[in-house]
Amino acid sequence: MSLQLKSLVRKELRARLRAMDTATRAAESKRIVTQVLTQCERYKQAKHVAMFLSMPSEVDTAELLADSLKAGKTVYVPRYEADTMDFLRVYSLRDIATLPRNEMNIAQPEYHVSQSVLTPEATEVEMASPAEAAGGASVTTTSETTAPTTAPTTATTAHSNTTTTNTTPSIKESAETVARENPLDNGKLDLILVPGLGFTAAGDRIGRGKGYYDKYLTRIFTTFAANGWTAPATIALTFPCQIMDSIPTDATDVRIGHVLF
Ligand SMILES: Nc1nc2c(c(=O)[nH]1)N(C=O)[C@@H](CNc1ccc(C(=O)N[C@@H](CCC(=O)O)C(=O)O)cc1)CN2
Ligand SMILES: Nc1ncnc2c1ncn2[C@@H]1O[C@H](COP(=O)(O)OP(=O)(O)OP(=O)(O)O)[C@@H](O)[C@H]1O
Repeated sequence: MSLQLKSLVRKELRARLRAMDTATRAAESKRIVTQVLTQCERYKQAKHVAMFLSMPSEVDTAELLADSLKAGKTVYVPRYEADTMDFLRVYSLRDIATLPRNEMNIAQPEYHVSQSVLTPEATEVEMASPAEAAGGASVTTTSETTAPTTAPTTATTAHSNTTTTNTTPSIKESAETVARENPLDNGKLDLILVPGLGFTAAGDRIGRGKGYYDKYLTRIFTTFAANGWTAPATIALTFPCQIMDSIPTDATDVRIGHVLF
């Protein structure tokens, strides 16, 4: 029942997104991102932020990626495959710009990364826009991030690379690689910026129908609670046309803390 209703709602929301012209999308994106940068205390105070590499139909996160890295925040971006999603640390705009793309042209980090990505030179040179890496519009950026002070030398837990079954990451653990940090292992996550197809102002959310975010948020909250770590805040970034009066939800849908539009 709810399944059919959800697919109708997704169809309507996709149509609304398609109806937005490029200029409006860019202007709205800019307005929403400026709100985050200037008015959102949770963002400003966050030291460890998970965010998505935006697709063209989403609020463009390029400037947020650049701002966070420049400010020295730890930034994680999603990697999904089969039925699971993880967030893995990215170390610089260059790192982001050189991420491999999956079959849907979405840039995604591997669980392991070449040591060279963490060297000071690799994090300081002038870099391509993260929006280009994500397939979205380009934004001009200047300087970036710092290398992690304590990069792990091995994959430390089961979260790091054993949760999926179908794809073998092409970069594997070796003397030349390190595991990208994973907040499920280190408990360092203050804020998750969440994409979606539609939201209510109260935080109900509908996504693209794979349950990736619902499952990930559930995993995060469960794991953080079990370890006594403080749960991250969740903020959705969305265009006004994606806001609905109500959204069909079920027991596994996770409500988002704040919806910014
Ligand atoms: N920017 C961004 N990154 C993100 C998400 C997102 O919503 N936004 N995701 C949020 O979840 C994950 C990817 N979500 C996906 C959700 C659905 C399908 C999907 O429907 N795949 C179809 C093929 C559809 C097509 O070709 O158009 C399939 O597998 O059958 C793929 C990815 C992780 N990364
Ligand atoms: N926490 C969970 N544990 C197990 N299965 C889940 C969980 N959350 C969602 N699912 C399953 O995933 C599928 C898709 O869920 P739903 O339609 O809510 O996705 P969505 O919110 O649109 O997608 P997404 O979160 O990827 O953006 C459903 O079959 C749902 O039962």
